[in-house]
Amino acid sequence: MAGYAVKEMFLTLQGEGMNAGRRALFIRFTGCNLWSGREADRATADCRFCDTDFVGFSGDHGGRYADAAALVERAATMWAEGLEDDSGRGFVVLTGGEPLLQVDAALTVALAARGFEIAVETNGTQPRPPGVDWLCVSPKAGTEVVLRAGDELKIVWPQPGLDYKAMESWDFTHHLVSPMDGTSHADTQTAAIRFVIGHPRWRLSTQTHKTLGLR
Ligand SMILES: C[S@@+](CC[C@H](N)C(=O)[O-])C[C@H]1O[C@@H](n2cnc3c(N)ncnc32)[C@H](O)[C@@H]1O
Ligand SMILES: Nc1nc2[nH]cc(C(=O)O)c2c(=O)[nH]1
Ligand code: SF4
Ligand SMILES: [Mg+2]
Repeated sequence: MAGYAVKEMFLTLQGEGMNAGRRALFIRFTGCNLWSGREADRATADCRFCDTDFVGFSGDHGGRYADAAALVERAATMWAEGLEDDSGRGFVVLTGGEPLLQVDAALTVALAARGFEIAVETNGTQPRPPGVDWLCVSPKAGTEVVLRAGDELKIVWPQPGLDYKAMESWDFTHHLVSPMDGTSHADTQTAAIRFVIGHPRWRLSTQTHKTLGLR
């Protein structure tokens, strides 16, 4: 279907990764290729630990945007809210769901023309569209990752069957380990810290928005 299916849009601080702490406008796209988003399907999905509702259009500013111009218009308006210094560029994070099922050159060109720096959070199973400034790939065990180069590789830990050793030869600038949220978060934090202690090329990345009470 034409246009872009968006679950929600919100202004917050990037909570994760090397850009953590930056003012960021999030666009969360509807849908993912590794899980339907229905709880009934979680146990049999290719990705079973997702912390996100990406189904439908029900969130703030969710909906079907007819074209890139309409989506970027909304993004620019939202970015301007509360801005006291407009001398810098906007920073947009495209996530989901799986954003690379929908993000295309029309959208990145339109965002760049409005001055946005473009970051993407992806599971790495889809090709990279042109015009992305910052690529974060978060591989899921048992899936075919085609995006083996980028800015940050962020593994959710622990993930049985994830071949992180092979990933160390991929072409990423930063290697991050993020404790899996869900039941027994204390245990996954401990496991992630232990992983970093044993593997110095990896760095701990926590979901700071959750502890700060941000979206
Ligand atoms: C909801 S996903 C959307 C983008 C894309 N589908 C992906 O998986 O990278 C955004 C980020 O949250 C991470 N994530 C999802 N569920 C998580 C969980 N339970 N604990 C920690 N990180 C999680 C993903 O690995 C990814 O880095
Ligand atoms: N604040 C905040 N930072 C984030 N970084 C990655 C997120 C995501 O869900 O992709 C996310 C999110 O949902 N909120
Ligand atoms: S790939 Fe990303 S959006 Fe899809 S189910 Fe997994 S964590 Fe959620
Ligand atoms: Mg999130």
